[in-house]
Amino acid sequence: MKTNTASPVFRVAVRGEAILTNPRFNKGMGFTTEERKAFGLTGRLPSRVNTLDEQCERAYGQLLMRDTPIRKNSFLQSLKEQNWVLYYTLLRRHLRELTPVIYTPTEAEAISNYSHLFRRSEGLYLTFAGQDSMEEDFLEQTKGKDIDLIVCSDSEAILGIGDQGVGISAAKSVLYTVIGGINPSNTLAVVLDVGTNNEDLLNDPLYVGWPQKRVAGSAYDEFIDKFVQLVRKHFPHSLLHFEDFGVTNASRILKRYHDAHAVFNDDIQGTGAVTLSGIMAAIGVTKTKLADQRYIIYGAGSAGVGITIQLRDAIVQADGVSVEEANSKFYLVDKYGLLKTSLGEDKIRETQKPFVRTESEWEGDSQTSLVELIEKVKPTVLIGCSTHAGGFTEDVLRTLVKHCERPIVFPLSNPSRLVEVHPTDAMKWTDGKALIATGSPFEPVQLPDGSFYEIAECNNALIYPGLGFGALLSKSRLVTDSMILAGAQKLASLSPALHANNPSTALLPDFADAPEVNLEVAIAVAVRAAEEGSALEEWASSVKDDEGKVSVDLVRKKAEELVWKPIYGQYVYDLEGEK
Ligand SMILES: NC(=O)C1=CN([C@@H]2O[C@H](COP(=O)(O)OP(=O)(O)OC[C@H]3O[C@@H](n4cnc5c(N)ncnc54)[C@H](O)[C@@H]3O)[C@@H](O)[C@H]2O)C=CC1
Ligand SMILES: CC(=O)C(=O)O
Ligand SMILES: [Mg+2]
Repeated sequence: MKTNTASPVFRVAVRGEAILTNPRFNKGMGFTTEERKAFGLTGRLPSRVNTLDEQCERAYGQLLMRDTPIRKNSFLQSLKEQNWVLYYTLLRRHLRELTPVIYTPTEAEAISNYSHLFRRSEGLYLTFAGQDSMEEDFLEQTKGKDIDLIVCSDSEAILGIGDQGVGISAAKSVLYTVIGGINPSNTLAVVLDVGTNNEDLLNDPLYVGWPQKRVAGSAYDEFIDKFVQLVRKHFPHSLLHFEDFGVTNASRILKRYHDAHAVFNDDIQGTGAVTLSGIMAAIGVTKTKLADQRYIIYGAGSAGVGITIQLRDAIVQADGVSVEEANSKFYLVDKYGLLKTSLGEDKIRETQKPFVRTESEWEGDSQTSLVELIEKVKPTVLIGCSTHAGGFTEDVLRTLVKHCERPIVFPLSNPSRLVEVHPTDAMKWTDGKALIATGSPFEPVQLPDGSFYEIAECNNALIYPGLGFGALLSKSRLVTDSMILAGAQKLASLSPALHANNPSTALLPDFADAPEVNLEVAIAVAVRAAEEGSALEEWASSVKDDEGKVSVDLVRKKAEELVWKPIYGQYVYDLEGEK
């Protein structure tokens, strides 16, 4: 990664039409008179020179002319294709307002209409049918680039909307830049197109992906492995981020490469980390311990099991209980109901096994409903990642609050329309007692006393950019569980609810503060990496003080130097420069 100084000079080898159509270098009306001369642009632009502020004002005005979120999303997509500095500056200045436009919930709509909204390709598309030329295609796209971060998806389980064939990697990659401070030139979004089982897409003549049924089994594994090995061969120090893979593949792939390369599965590990932070904040409010809770996880897929494992490990670490005892605090519910031994092997996934309840505990019970389960277990925490919109009914919430003074309720399914319970209803049905966080953004909820309760957005995007930046900063060869835990603990420590003297404050920081928060997360991750030996040795030595201890100040300094900021700088035309 290249660092930025306050007013950098860039040597650029692209000129004329080519620089105007290259979003990395294009400044549009921001090119100075001298630059216009040097780069052959004088006649290609109207005469005025605009500042970045003026360009932002114009772009924001144009954005506001779009009257629906999806039109705004399309506008921003175009802007990204034109001018990165302007695009990222605009996002940064209106982060709270625009995150829901470029991410959940609007991005779900954009992805489900990907083929119809498609205007221009971005990133790398690797298709199962074209795998013979995979290395060639990969090198063609990455030639001369210094790739630090690769975000890939096979699009089987996009947000809560299922198999979409193609999509998501680019949106997740953008957040690494706008929130995590990773230089977009050093990132690569990859679509791993192995087909789709979505009949609507297969029957759509405009579908842009490979119009075949999804490849599965060993052919699928070999395709993924071919890709991962290419990444390892050509970018051995990169971070490889997996997003929205199907539930049976996600954990298998993570396990396969976890100890070989810096890999990260966002739905499993990112969601686990942000949810742990949210729960730590909530128990800070209720003044209890992680080990004191009884947890119902509704929807035991990638996110549900990822959350469970992260919470379980934190209980073991923080409260000193055994793994078995910590496991026993979790009740996982999936589409067949509570996970218990009588369900039979075929209905229980490998990852769910440690949390399956024994038959003796449930003797005589046929499959219990969620309400019956709550009656019996008296949980203090109810987490939803089921994609079952409205799964937390009035009955569910009223039963929950009967047995718990301040129930912790996290309906995390995305996009907004799939939320297990709308926060307004959750508050109404718990008489204003619930501590709530959701997966997509929601407006504050008015409480019976007239005050407003801020709904925290418990979305992995609040933490993965910082986790990734911390791993890259420390040049770690692996992303370890303890690095992730350090990031989650840092995020929890920044919870507004723990600092404000106001019980109605959100459990997690606002997305408007996500860049600052993620910088702190990144520092915590890099410090842990240096302490535990995951960081590159040379880098770890460079952040140690005279006594050989890792210095947070030195790590902070390095982090601040590395953060990419959307600024134009001055361009000098140079044939040997960047292109
Ligand atoms: N807030 C956040 O940061 C995140 C939220 N999510 C959301 O969580 C949801 C699930 O995502 P993944 O875990 O990746 O998908 P997944 O497909 O791996 O898991 C979903 C699980 O829910 C189960 N399920 C389906 N219907 C159910 C029902 N009626 N009752 C109980 N369980 C049911 C499925 O069998 C599956 O095991 C999605 O809506 C996704 O957007 C996922 C990742 C991060
Ligand atoms: C947030 C996210 O990763 C998901 O909903 O899949
Ligand atoms: Mg996801």
